[in-house]
Order: sequence, then structure tokens, then C-alpha cells
Amino acid sequence: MIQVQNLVHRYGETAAVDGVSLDVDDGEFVVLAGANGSGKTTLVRHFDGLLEPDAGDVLVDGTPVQENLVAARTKVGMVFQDPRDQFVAATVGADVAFGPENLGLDRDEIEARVDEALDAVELDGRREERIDRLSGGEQERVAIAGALAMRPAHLVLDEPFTGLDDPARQSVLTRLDALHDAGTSLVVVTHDLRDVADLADRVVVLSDGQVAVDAPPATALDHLDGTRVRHPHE
Ligand SMILES: Nc1ncnc2c1ncn2[C@@H]1O[C@H](COP(=O)(O)OP(=O)(O)OP(=O)(O)O)[C@@H](O)[C@H]1O
Repeated sequence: MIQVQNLVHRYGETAAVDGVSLDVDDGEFVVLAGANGSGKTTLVRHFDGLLEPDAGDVLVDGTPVQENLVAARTKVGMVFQDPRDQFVAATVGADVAFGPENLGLDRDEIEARVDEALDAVELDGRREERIDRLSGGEQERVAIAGALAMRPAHLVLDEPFTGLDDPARQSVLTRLDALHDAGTSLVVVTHDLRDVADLADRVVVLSDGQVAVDAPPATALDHLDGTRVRHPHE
């Protein structure tokens, strides 16, 4: 479980996250929406201690993130906004293996994790391919596989649909739905609620660094006025 307790993050005088409290239960699928600049990226970067709170706390499975960064980063997989910034190797298999290699696992275990992760995003059999020759949607799936190879309990994806055409978007959505079914908790950051809201258990909307809406999708979508988030069906 990820617990955010009265979190405040300031850049200079501006509070980008301004007193957010939020729980993500094990196995839950939460969509985190909000206009540009509402604080979404800043908030999720606290989940694995990439930023330090000015006030408040984030706990992962009961432990404050800042007390044990390694534990938080092992439990919370993060797929950043532009997957191309995240790749460390030229080929699919080498990139997905990088995280498990850093854990110091033996070769068989690494191989098993790479197979499992590529299978989960339906890129099995494509280990040897060069990442820079893949489509945007395939690259996003490689980035997801890289996070999955760490076997995280929680997976956070920041704007995973940016730059994807409809088929690629659908393919990523299908993979996320399958991960959710398999019990991984998911936090998907997006300002575009099309399709994804229907898959989620909850939609949380940030506005000026504060939680404006936190409700199941059907209810949340009726409360978007004033949040500058577009209703997906309008
Ligand atoms: N490194 C930084 N230094 C100063 N201000 C920042 C920094 N990063 C973000 N901000 C500011 O904090 C606020 C929240 O930004 P953040 O990126 O968290 O929002 P967001 O909801 O993820 O936006 P977007 O949808 O555009 O990615 C914005 O006003 C932004 O300009």
C-alpha cells in the first residue's frame, strides 16, 4: 500500500503539492489526472523518494520512503514520462535485464525475469531488437517491462500515452488491464481520461497541488468542473 500523508512539496515559494493525502491499496488501479502544472509528476516522484517532502510523509508498505529508499524503489516501479530518457541499453533484452542485474541476481533468475516481463507486455521473442527501431507504443511497453522485471508491487506510469496513436494506446491499456488483473497496483498519471477511466478503480484529480476529486470513475467524471480536466465523453 502507498500512503501519502499531508504531503507538501515546494519549488521556491510555490507549493506544487499542497497538503495531499491519498492511499493506494494493494492491487488498486488509480488514475491520477489534473491539468498541466497541477502537481501530478511532483506527487508521484515522492513515491520512490526522487524528491524529499517539505512536509508530510509517504509510506510504502508501512515504511516511510525516506527511511529506506532502496526498499521503496524496489517496491514501486516507475515509468517516466518519455521512455526514451529511461533506456540504458540498445536492445530490448539488455535494457530489461539492467534492473535485475543491478540487484545482483544470478543469470538464471535474470533470464527468467526478462522472459516474464517481456511476456507481460507481449514482446516475447523480440529481445534482440534495437529499441530505437521500435514504434512509440512498443518503446513504452519496453519501459514497462523494465519496471516489471524488478517485480514491483506497485507500478507508477507518468503520461504513458503521450505521443501514442490509437492502436498503440489500446495496446498499452490492454497490458495495464492485465497487470491489474494479476494483482499489481497501478497509478497512471494522465490528463487524458479517455478509455483509462473505465479500467480504473478510482480517479483522483489534482488541482493546484490539492486533491479536488477522489472517487470511483463514474462519480469522478461528474465532478470535473473547475479542474480543467476534460470529460472523456465530451
Ligand atoms: N524542477 C522544478 N522547478 C521549479 N518548478 C517546478 C519544477 N518542476 C515542476 N515545477 C512547477 O510545479 C508545478 C507542478 O508541476 P508538475 O510537473 O508536478 O505538474 P504536472 O501536473 O505533472 O504537469 P504536466 O501535466 O504538465 O506534466 C508547476 O507549476 C511547475 O511549473
